[in-house]
Amino acid sequence: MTDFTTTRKRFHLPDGVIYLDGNSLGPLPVAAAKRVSQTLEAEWGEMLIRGWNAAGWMEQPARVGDRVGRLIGAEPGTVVMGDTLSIKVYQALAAALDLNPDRKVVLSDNGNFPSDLYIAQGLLRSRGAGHELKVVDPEAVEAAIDDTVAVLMLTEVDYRTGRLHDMKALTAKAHAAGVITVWDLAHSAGALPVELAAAQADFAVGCTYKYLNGGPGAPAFIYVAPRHAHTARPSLSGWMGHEAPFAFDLDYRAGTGIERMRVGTPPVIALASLEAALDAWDGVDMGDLRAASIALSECFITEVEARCPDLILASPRDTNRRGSQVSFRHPEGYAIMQALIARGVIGDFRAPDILRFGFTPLYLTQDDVLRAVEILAEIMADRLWDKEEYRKKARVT
Ligand SMILES: Cc1ncc(COP(=O)(O)O)c(C=O)c1O
Ligand SMILES: Nc1ccccc1C(=O)C[C@H](N)C(=O)O
Repeated sequence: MTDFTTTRKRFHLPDGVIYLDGNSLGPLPVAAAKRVSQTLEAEWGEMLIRGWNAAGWMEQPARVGDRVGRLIGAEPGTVVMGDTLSIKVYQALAAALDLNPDRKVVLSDNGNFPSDLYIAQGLLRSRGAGHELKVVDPEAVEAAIDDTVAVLMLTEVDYRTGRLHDMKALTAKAHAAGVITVWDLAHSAGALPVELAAAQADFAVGCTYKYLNGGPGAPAFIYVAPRHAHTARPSLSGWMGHEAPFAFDLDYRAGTGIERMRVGTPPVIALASLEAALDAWDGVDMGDLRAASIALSECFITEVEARCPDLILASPRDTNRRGSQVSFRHPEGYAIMQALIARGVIGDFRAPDILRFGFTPLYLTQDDVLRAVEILAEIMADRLWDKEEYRKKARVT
């Protein structure tokens, strides 16, 4: 049984704050600060360029990738770190399209994060005439999978509502129609059990600054199923993905397996922070994590619905259809969130009317949730949000 009182001690949480936004940016793991300063001083400072070998910087993207891989049900040696998620989406989608060269349609849904859709639009434009991004309602995805589709590109958990796609069923349906799948796990990795290998997913990508607590701008990951790893063609064919980067050949030859999805120099300092953050996951059973996440989310929904009748649940009520976040709608959602933040309860707002709350058992307790609802109920009952300063839309995140 995972001991979440121990994991909580691994995080720095500012006094007086109840943090319900770990689904956007995880808090600082205490060990990360030490690890980063060690990387700066003992490694960069003392080793200088020798650090690439002596400190293992060169293997870091694969080493850290394997640790992320355990949390998303990936086979060892199938995940590599680097770049931002938007770039990893590009790489995965381009490689997936190349595996299905006779088809030109990418299917996605309007619950996807816009960056994924923008990346697809840009990529398809460069692929020339006939290529099309087809965007349907999340509920219509299954029926839209047919043999005209080259790639099904979905974010498993909807960033606004927390709605969870059935990865296994949709992947099976896609494969039956000859469609390659790309799954974005930004709101899944570290949020709930993911079984990439068992679902037979083809490609997956995700970020590490949310539930994995790697820090702002922490590097993203990419997964390629072993059956594609030696044939997938890297579209961003940088030297670190070359078979022999230090041979300095003039022609590109893809590296072995997942290594080919590396692009350029790894972000060593950011990876050090992430590596320390991943220590918090050692010994965490993903089934226990899911149970704790559901308990926190259900407690929140029950209490909010009982005490704040003006807030309308925007997330699926069925826990099996939800990730690890809960959203409520209110026309004054922005001002309400500002009032909450002013009282130390940090969640976030997504236009036009969504109040979004993330549940992260590694450092969040039921007492935190009850206290957060207490404060929210006071704000709603006394209309404490109805102030000029809370209505001014100054906050960008
Ligand atoms: C599902 C999803 N995809 C893509 C992104 C963009 O990632 P990045 O800004 O790291 O490229 C985000 C969050 O920012 C996201 O939630
Ligand atoms: N990377 C960021 C940088 C700045 C502000 C927010 C983000 C987010 O990650 C937003 C997130 N993807 C979301 O689901 O809203």
